[in-house]
Amino acid sequence: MEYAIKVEGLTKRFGEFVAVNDISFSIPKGSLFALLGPNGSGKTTTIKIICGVLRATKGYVEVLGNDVLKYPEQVKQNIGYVSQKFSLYEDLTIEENIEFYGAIYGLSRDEIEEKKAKLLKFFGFEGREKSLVGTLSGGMKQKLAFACATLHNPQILILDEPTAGVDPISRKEYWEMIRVFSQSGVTVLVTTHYMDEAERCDYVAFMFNGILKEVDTPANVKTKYSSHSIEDVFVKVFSQ
Ligand SMILES: Nc1ncnc2c1ncn2[C@@H]1O[C@H](COP(=O)(O)OP(=O)(O)OP(=O)(O)O)[C@@H](O)[C@H]1O
Repeated sequence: MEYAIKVEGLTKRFGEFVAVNDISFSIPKGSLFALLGPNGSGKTTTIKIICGVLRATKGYVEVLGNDVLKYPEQVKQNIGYVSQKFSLYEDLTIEENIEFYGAIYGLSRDEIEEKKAKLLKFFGFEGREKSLVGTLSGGMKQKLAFACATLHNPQILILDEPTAGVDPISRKEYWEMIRVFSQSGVTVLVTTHYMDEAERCDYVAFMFNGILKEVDTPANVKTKYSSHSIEDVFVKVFSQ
């Protein structure tokens, strides 16, 4: 099996505190992988190290065959990362935000125009191009952040709690978009506290206090914990 992301013996300490404690897992190319766990379990820290924006204390991370420590720029070019604090410019319009991020990713004027037209259509922003981002709903902002993170055609998408605080309809639409990217061969790593979302993924990983407790397909973890839902597995894993 080919892997998009390999994490081996990853540890991250902040002073004496161990946020990520010797974790290992691999994400097959083209799969949809959910990283689950209570607040503070180390998910965002792990993601930041994979994206090359935070340095590990110990361990090895490989993204599409590149060691993150040695080749951070190649890694960043291949990842679309929507962090919990993805910065959209509230006093710019939807299309100005897309143009801004297109320029940041080094796209030419023509490439930006072509990509912008596609993204506005795909993410349902047609007719709203000139709306100021500050006037958008939370769900629309999340979609725009998603759109901006795909401008450079990354092979990997990393979405950190993309649907937190978003209404059920926008959440459903957001997941339909994730599906489209996933089905086109993009590898997706997502964190979420919504267990129905985890249920849709190819793999689920459970993290607690910096330790990786389980990684498997939803079907296999449900069998292992004699559960009918990932929500039930979650409760069992974290009450052990
Ligand atoms: N820069 C930092 N300095 C010190 N401690 C940190 C730092 N960043 C994260 N931590 C701590 O590391 C732990 C893991 O945090 P992290 O953000 O990775 O958790 P998480 O699983 O993503 O949580 P959430 O679901 O709330 O986003 C937390 O206890 C957090 O306070």
